[in-house]
Amino acid sequence: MRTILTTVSSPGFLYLASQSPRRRQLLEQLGVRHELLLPGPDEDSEALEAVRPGEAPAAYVKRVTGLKLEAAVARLVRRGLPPAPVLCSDTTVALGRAIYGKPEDARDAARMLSELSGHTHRVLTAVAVQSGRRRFDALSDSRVTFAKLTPAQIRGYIAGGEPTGKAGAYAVQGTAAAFITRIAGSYTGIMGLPLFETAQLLRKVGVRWG
Ligand SMILES: Cc1cn([C@H]2C[C@H](O)[C@@H](COP(=O)(O)OP(=O)(O)OP(=O)(O)O)O2)c(=O)[nH]c1=O
Repeated sequence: MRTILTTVSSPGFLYLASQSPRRRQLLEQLGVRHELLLPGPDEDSEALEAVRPGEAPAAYVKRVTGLKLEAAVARLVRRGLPPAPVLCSDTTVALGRAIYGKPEDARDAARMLSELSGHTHRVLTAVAVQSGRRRFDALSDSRVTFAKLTPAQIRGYIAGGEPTGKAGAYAVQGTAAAFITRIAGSYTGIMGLPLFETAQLLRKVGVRWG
């Protein structure tokens, strides 16, 4: 607790309420010091991500990010941790109004990749930060174009394990780069934490870094 106490008092500290290794990596890329604020065994964080029938992708990703943030702030209070800004994010892939979250299994990943194959889809990442009663959020909306994928390519990609834990069953930062013909928007937003928008939010709540 002493370590946290000394760090939270400095303005360059926040809680990252995410179990995504990519989000941690991206926050470290900015040089922002943080502690993880992860759900306990009593919290069903996956339940927050249920899609409402007919919900538009942008509305979905903003709503889920808000739910994640509310749960994280309650967690902070419940655990009696020293106050500091809390950052959450959610990434979803959309083709038209179809929403692609993290694949359930290899079959689900194959379905997603075959549907995304040869098309341009959106990657939407919402990010939100709360400090005391102040809350700010932002949305990153990018487009990613896949080359046409053969069933063998899809099988090979899935066998490599990359789709696990990734919205849309792919990782722009991984070997999927070999079949991404074009991106428009935010590379870091596609990966899971749009760093331009995140930096803007952190400045709004007085978090400084570097
Ligand atoms: C599209 C894409 C997603 N992703 C990842 C980022 C996220 O970790 C994941 C989207 O799932 P999310 O539900 O947004 O996040 P998460 O469950 O991994 O973590 P948490 O909810 O605790 O914050 O997909 C990539 O790593 N690369 C990509 O190219």
